[in-house]
Amino acid sequence: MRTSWAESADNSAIGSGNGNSSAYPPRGAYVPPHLRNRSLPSEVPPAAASLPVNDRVNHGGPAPHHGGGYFKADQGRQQGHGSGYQTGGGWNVRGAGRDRGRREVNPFENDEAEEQSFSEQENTGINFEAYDDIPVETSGENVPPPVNTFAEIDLGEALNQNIQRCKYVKPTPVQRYAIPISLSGRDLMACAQTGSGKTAAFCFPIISGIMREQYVQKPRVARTAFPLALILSPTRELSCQIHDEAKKFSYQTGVKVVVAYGGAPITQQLRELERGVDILVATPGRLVDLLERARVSLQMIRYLALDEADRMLDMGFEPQIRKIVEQMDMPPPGMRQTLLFSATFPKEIQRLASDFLSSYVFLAVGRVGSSTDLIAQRVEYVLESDKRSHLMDLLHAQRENGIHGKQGLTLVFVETKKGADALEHCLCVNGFPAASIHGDRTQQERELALRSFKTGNTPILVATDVAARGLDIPRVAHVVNFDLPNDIDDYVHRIGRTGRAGKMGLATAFFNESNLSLAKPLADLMQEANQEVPAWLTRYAARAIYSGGNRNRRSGGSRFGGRDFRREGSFNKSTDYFGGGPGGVAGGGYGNYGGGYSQGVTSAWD
Ligand SMILES: Nc1ncnc2c1ncn2[C@@H]1O[C@H](COP(=O)(O)OP(=O)(O)OP(=O)(O)O)[C@@H](O)[C@H]1O
Repeated sequence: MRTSWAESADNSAIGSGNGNSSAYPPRGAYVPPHLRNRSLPSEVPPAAASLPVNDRVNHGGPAPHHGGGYFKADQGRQQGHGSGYQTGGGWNVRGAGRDRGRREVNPFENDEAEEQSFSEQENTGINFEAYDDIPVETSGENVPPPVNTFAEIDLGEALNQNIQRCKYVKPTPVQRYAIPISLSGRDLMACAQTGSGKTAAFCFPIISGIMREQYVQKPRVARTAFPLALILSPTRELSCQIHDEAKKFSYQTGVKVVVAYGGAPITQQLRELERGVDILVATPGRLVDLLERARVSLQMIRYLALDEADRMLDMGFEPQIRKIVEQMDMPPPGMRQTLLFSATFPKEIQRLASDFLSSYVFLAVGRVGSSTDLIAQRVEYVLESDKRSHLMDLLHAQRENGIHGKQGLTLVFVETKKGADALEHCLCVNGFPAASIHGDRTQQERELALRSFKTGNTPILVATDVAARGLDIPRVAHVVNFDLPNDIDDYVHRIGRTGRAGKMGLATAFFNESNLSLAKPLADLMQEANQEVPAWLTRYAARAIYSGGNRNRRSGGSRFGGRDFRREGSFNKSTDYFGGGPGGVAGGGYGNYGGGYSQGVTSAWD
């Protein structure tokens, strides 16, 4: 039963006196607010620490074609771009037998079982009407017009069927704009809010484009794979998730998707690559390894997509990305199509990214870099020493009332790996079944924790920023920022783990004096998202400005809508982007981005 964890929390609190003649629970045991200062009943269930262990995770330790033909003939649209390399239309369900006769596993099989198991508690309906009034901005030359329905775009029969299997009835706003732009062959830098369907927005055009290739002559080099598309993401879990999604979208299209990421045995991944690959989804570290072993060549790449592109180009990853994109055998911009996606796009990162792009379209959907209105944001003043008991009070109240009336999953963000371990332990001994995920865990432990969380076995996940970006876990109802991040964009991505795909979510942040630098951007962000800003936070925000404590820069400058940096008057004056000029990097300069990686340091995420 999915509610058992919360019940056990209650029971354990009462039961913490079991076997103890004292009327008071042992020191450190959690007591819910309504039971504090009360004698405990004599008949008590087993203590939290002796809960069955199965309630916990035990951590022992050449530019593509696209000249036309993508839109159905009756649309009569003019697509201005994409001369050259035209394949002449016509659909090609590729490569029967490419995978040496292996039967393709139906990637939709698990979905139905999963949906059924949660249907009693959750309305899984998607409310994309929530996005109807969303502001959209595009810039660049000859931007292709958006579509309103999937039917308007000729993505190919097999892909259309998969869209139906995914139960996508209509495109989300980012998909309405990004798909036609990508299908017309243009490079794209797209900013759209968390949970708004960016994965499909870059996968559909790539799969559709590869399906259109009638015949691609790949070089024959023994044991070297020649993917046509490369999708890079910053974390292993996100790469796996993109791989799972892309496999659904490409089911029975003949397009072969393979994933390669660190921490997992490379032999299995090599075997998969040898069987053939069209789309390679990878984390940068493992990809560099494969390139250096000459087991992958990027010579045939027609599509390059960077998910969480701002993270991929920050100080932690940039050297690796430059190596992959500029120093290996990948075709240069203009000879490949490059698609960059994120919910946040600081100007200095936009500037870096422009090195990888050719005549690109900038797309901003929603108040980008902002949170969605679907997330109710609360911020509470909590002293460092009170954080644990305050969190347990919240979790306890959640058991009583649910979140928006439902029992959901809770994701708790902390700043350090040690902090994650300690908090997980504390929650577990107090009867709140929790798992944790961070960079010091083995990959197996990371995957186990995530699975246990997704299935509701351990409905609380304590995480570092390794889980902040991209992860799509539909039943996350509450995100708690136990420790606030130093960077407001990290906050945006963290709270974006809830309130996805049109559903409501709740985000609670614990704020105290150590978060002063976040006061102003947090207050601004909440105001933008029509959230109630507590008076005390406004005062802290004013104090932060006065004392120069606000080192946070905002995505896109003075307003929350992501803004094409090419439109700023200071375009081409690099000092404006690196020097912390007005509206640019506020005080912190470029080195302030990305949570303190220093140049050349490999991110621990991969
Ligand atoms: N057209 C659609 N109709 C219904 N559901 C959709 C549609 N497109 C995407 N979704 C669903 O919306 C959810 C969020 O999508 P996705 O993970 O791509 O968001 P995202 O914008 O990449 O978020 P993030 O910024 O956090 O990475 C997924 O569960 C996805 O299956």
